[in-house]
Amino acid sequence: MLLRRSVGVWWSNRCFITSSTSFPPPHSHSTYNDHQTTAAEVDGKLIANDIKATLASEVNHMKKSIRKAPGLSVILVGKRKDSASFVRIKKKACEQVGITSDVLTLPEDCTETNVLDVVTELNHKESVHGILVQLPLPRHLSEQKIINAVNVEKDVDGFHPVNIGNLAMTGREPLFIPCTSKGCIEVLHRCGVEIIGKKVVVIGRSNITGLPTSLLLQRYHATVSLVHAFTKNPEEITREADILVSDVGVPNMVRGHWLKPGAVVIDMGSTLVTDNKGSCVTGDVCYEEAKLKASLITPVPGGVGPVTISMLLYNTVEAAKRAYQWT
Ligand SMILES: Nc1nc(=O)c2c([nH]1)NC[C@@H]1CN(c3ccc(C(=O)N[C@@H](CCC(=O)O)C(=O)O)cc3)C=[N+]21
Repeated sequence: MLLRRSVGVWWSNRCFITSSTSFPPPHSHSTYNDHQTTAAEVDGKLIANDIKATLASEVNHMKKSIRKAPGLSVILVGKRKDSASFVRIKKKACEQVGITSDVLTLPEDCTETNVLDVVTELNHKESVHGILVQLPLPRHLSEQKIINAVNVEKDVDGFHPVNIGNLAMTGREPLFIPCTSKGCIEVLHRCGVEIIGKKVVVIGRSNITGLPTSLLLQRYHATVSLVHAFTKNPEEITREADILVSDVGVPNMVRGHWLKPGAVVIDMGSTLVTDNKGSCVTGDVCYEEAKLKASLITPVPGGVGPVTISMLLYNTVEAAKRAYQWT
């Protein structure tokens, strides 16, 4: 049990939450949250390990019963350091659960036809159940054309317009839900956070995170507001949020005074910051300030990121199960 102190809020004291702070917080500050404590921290690695263990046993079972393994192919174009690092993480995670993975690397200056040819080849390959085109792509390539070319049944990122469209529409089921959005819901569920009827503010409206996350939260009956670069006084809106989700890629943008006391904060930002001491991944939320205001918070690294990766593995296993009609 990693929860050392129960703070008696409306998320339950499940073991995916840790809290290392003393009570009251050591640095006296006027921005105490309404429980006069600091926020509990979500242990995303623990959640991810739990999901990976379940998937590993499922994959093992699949191999034994039909002698097939799920397969994921990642297309990486160019040499972006952050993309290369994310792809390495994905490959390692596949190995951990027994998913066969390969990374197809194309040079920065390749043509759109080069990428489309690789996608077409993978669309037809029986052993590949999931295709992931690492984003962002170099500017000369049309992300739209390339994503459209991915077979909807292999679109484990859930970025194909048919999958996003079905996610947006009531009564329809997408084949895949984008991994970060699914990771956000998974964290909320596992920490016992109620979503129905809650005011949720999502900061950022990217096709890969903010937009699908806002759609998915609506499916769970949250009242969702989207805040973006043109929103006037965003902090006035975010201060109303029971649950705040951020994915903009601007380190420390969300300050303590942007939060309602006791809010749940899901930081989906992931920016690689390099200084003379090396590189580190940083979220969108000013953690030191937010932890004095929130009741529950996901850190970066170690929060939603690892859960996102495990959702990619989940989608890949689902794709293989569907392809082989194996349950
Ligand atoms: N086609 C495509 N699909 C994606 O899913 C996709 C993408 N493109 N482009 C970029 C974003 C970003 N993203 C992350 C996934 C995991 C972590 C993650 O595991 N982060 C670790 C730390 C990583 C580290 O230490 O380098 C953590 O937060 O603990 C971060 C970011 C997926 N994305």
